[in-house]
Amino acid sequence: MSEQELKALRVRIDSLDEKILELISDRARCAEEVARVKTASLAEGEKPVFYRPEREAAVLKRVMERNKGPLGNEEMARLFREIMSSCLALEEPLKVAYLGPEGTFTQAAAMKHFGHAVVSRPMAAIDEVFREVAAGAVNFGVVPVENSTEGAVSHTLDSFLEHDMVICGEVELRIHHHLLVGESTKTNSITRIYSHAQSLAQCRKWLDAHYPNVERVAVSSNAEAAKRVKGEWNSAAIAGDMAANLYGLTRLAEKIEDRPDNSTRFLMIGQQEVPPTGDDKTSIIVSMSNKPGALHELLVPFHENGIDLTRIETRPSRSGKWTYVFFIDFVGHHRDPLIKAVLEKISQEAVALKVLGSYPKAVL
Ligand SMILES: C=C(O[C@@H]1C=C(C(=O)O)C=C[C@H]1O)C(=O)O
Repeated sequence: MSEQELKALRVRIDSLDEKILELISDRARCAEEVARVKTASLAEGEKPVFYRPEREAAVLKRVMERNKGPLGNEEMARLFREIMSSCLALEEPLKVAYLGPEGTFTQAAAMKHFGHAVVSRPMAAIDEVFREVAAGAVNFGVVPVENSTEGAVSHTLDSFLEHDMVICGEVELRIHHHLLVGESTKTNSITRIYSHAQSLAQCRKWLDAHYPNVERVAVSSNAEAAKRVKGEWNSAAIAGDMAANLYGLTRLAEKIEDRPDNSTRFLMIGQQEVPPTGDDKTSIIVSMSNKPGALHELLVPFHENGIDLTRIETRPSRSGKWTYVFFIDFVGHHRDPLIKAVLEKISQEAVALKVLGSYPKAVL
């Protein structure tokens, strides 16, 4: 009886799959048409813009709003994320540079945001991601900007001071770290643990409790740490799932981050401004003159207009000793009339103000 039932269900699934296949192909043909229409309506010398982050955010939100289960909203949106990624690749395969090597959380963030149908290029340092985008060698770059346990990624903030870049998206990733060993590791003779400095810091309490006397060696990335461990009998690495799988390492201990909600926020950087979606964030850099009350003056217009600040970070300005710049994120788009007025007010008081970009709030 149950054999019969199973058979019938499989016939039904096969027929549904055929329909899904047809529908996805229809959708892909629409994307090809979009490319044709966009290309046909160009003025001379103008380049077509195929990737539209504001439209993608709207598509994903619509999917989540209409989803009635049994699949969860995030799961359903993830599937549509991949369909869109493949459709866009028919128009134009996006090239994306990320902080590498392969297997980093930044690569996972890039895939979460753009889907898998992109050409992704690992870079050795954050600054190189910025330079690759500035040189036009890739369409977008992905860099980490802040971690919920360890705070700002200062290399990224400093790179914004040196390059003219537009932020066109954000994505958040839950970060789970594992203690990883290779086949030849003698697990009771570990004398060295490799990881990125940020990850060592995110697991500090766990390391103090379990490996108090073991040397902690900071390397350029978690993936690099995983790579090193492969042939060493006395070392371990702290890294995530992607690196563990890529380098075939064993998890000696799982989820060793000190805070269970440990998350990192990543930014997509490019050269394309993103129009408003109605649910956006804006990032700016402001430098104020070094006088009492400067920060207060800067914050008052936000407060008076009820604008929600989501982050404020201070960095040395690099143009004078003990002078600072403020990195500020807030809710809204720089083209909204209210935000426009606030930015005008601030620029009257500021030494310099630069809008780094307005972009849709992370959907996934
Ligand atoms: C189809 C378009 O181009 C791209 C593909 C999209 C999709 O597959 O839904 C959405 C936005 C763009 O990145 C479009 O502009 O609508």
